[in-house]
Amino acid sequence: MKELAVTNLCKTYIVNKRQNNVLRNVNLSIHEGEMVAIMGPSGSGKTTLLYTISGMDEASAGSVDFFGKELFHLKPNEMSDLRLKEMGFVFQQMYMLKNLSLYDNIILPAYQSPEGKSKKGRLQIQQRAKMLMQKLHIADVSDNGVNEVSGGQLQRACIARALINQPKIIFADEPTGALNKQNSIEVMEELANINKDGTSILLVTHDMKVASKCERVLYIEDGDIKEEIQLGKWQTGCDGLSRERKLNEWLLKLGW
Ligand SMILES: Nc1ncnc2c1ncn2[C@@H]1O[C@H](COP(=O)(O)OP(=O)(O)OP(=O)(O)O)[C@@H](O)[C@H]1O
Repeated sequence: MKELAVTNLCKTYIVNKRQNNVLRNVNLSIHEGEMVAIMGPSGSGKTTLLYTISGMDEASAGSVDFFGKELFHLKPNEMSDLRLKEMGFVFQQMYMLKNLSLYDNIILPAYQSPEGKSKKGRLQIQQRAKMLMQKLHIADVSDNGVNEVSGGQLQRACIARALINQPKIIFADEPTGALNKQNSIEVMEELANINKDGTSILLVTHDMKVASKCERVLYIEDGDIKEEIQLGKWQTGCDGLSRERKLNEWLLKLGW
């Protein structure tokens, strides 16, 4: 089975001639179809890890085998191609274009891919966008502008946009960080559904409720993965409270 395998990943920032070793020989793997959360104290390197694994930020050392491709050996155009087609991104600061409708924001990444160059391809993209908007319950606001929808609707549009090119994996940084409790629950349910359909998900969160929906949780501290816990696949109707309790006990032991 293919996987995303990270080996001895290091990231060092140098600010004012001072070296900050933010990631120190991180090793981890995400299997195809897995949904994994990264938790850890503030400043432990969670976001840096997500950015470095996804090639958005340059690593100082180490390697990332992206489902069979050595990420850091790719040429810049191969890297941007791979990121466009095989990775989806959901961030807390939702990078949506304010002068476009939700629908146009969603189809934009696909129109930039080779599929978007032909009329037939564009039709397929439009169909996929409509299907995704229906699935994520935002079809009725598809023509609204980014400022004319709720935070939850906007975040679901971000998820639709991340999915438009049918990526292998979604990287999500605090996907529910800006949402209220109800919207947060809904967005997590959507992510769990997407994962059920086969897309791998790697997300960073401070929220135990969010992490408890994941199959596995990694704990990062001082730039290294210290521990991990297996919670098993989330299923509708499974005992959410007992998963949360298990996660809570584990985090308390780790001094979180
Ligand atoms: N672009 C940058 N330049 C210099 N230092 C940086 C940069 N980005 C992050 N850092 C430093 O790297 C360390 C890890 O930051 P990172 O954002 O990865 O942590 P985090 O675990 O995601 O934190 P939080 O939970 O607070 O979001 C911090 O000490 C931060 O100051």
